[in-house]
Amino acid sequence: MANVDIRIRKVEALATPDELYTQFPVDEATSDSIHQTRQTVNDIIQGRDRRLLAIVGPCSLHDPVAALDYAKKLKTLSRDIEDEMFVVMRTYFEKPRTVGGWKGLILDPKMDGSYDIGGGIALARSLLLEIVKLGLPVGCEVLDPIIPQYIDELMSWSSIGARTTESQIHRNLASGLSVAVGFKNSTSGDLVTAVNAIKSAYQPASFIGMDGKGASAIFRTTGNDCCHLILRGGDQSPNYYEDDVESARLLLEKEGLEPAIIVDCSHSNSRKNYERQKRVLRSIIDQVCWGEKAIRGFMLESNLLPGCQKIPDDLANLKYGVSVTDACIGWDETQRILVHACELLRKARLEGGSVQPL
Ligand SMILES: O=C[C@H](O)[C@H](O)COP(=O)(O)O
Ligand SMILES: C=C(OP(=O)(O)O)C(=O)O
Repeated sequence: MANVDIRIRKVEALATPDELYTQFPVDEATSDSIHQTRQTVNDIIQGRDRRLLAIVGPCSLHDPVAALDYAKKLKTLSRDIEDEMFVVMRTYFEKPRTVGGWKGLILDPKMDGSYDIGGGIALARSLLLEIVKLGLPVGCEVLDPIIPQYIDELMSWSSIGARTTESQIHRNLASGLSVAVGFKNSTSGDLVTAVNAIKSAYQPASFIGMDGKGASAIFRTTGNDCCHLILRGGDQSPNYYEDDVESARLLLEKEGLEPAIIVDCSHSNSRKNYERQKRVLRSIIDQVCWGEKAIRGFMLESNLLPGCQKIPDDLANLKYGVSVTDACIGWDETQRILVHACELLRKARLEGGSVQPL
């Protein structure tokens, strides 16, 4: 075996998905509630529920206490706006980096480069469980193809990021995920990769993975009919404007796909300036009020407090409730703009279904 694994420094044992299921089991009531919230998400994506899917939460979760604190506030708010929006908390544990940086709580829960993945995966599952037990559905980006085995059961929505939408591995994975999957347009702004991804994930696939007992296995999927497009803007410009949404809708329709679009208010749509997220949201709400039926929801990067912080060498200096990845809007702003957006939607509905453009 002299020529094997020459660049592998060490191989360590990791708990199997089944072991974590036993350690952090989902009770029947929670499981029923997840079944229900998944169905609601699917109904919105497929146009059977007219409400907007609001995927709202931190860019990444790094502090379970702050995450739960945030989740409780979001749950309360979600009840006040449920007539117009169905809220799913953004619970992102895996961060795809442009070059390098902290890769999220699952890979590096101690945020010190020690990569205690066993601890991270257990922490993510237990935190997700606490959040869903509040009755708040959660959505994650799926990056590593094995990780869904540990947490898929708890999610109500998921996304494939701009950097991985073109990857066959991720398209195959999406074809077998239990939830609706949003594919982001590429970082360059290209939509075709995401549209191809939706078509690809619709098909059944076969691939190699790891089963609940940790054994290599062949997975054969049914295909996923709840995939959709996420407009996140591109290197050159945002793509949330009316003409962009219309072009995206026409492209989906031309391909015979459900015209289901989620607009990401952050990333290149906000030109990475968190303060601009509210103008993206305002534009989306206007478009919906003017009758654009393809917009099925939006994503908002929001945290307890606004902005972001670098991970300090001494973690005792971490500020509570502030993002360690992309800058987010704070809770007060989140609450204000979501409540206002709902008021606008209600008003438009009262005035006759939808407001007509000038
Ligand atoms: O959403 C988070 C980031 O935009 C994404 O992970 C890329 O981050 P980076 O460009 O800072 O690496
Ligand atoms: C990484 C993300 O987005 P994107 O893939 O659009 O860059 C994200 O939403 O956290």
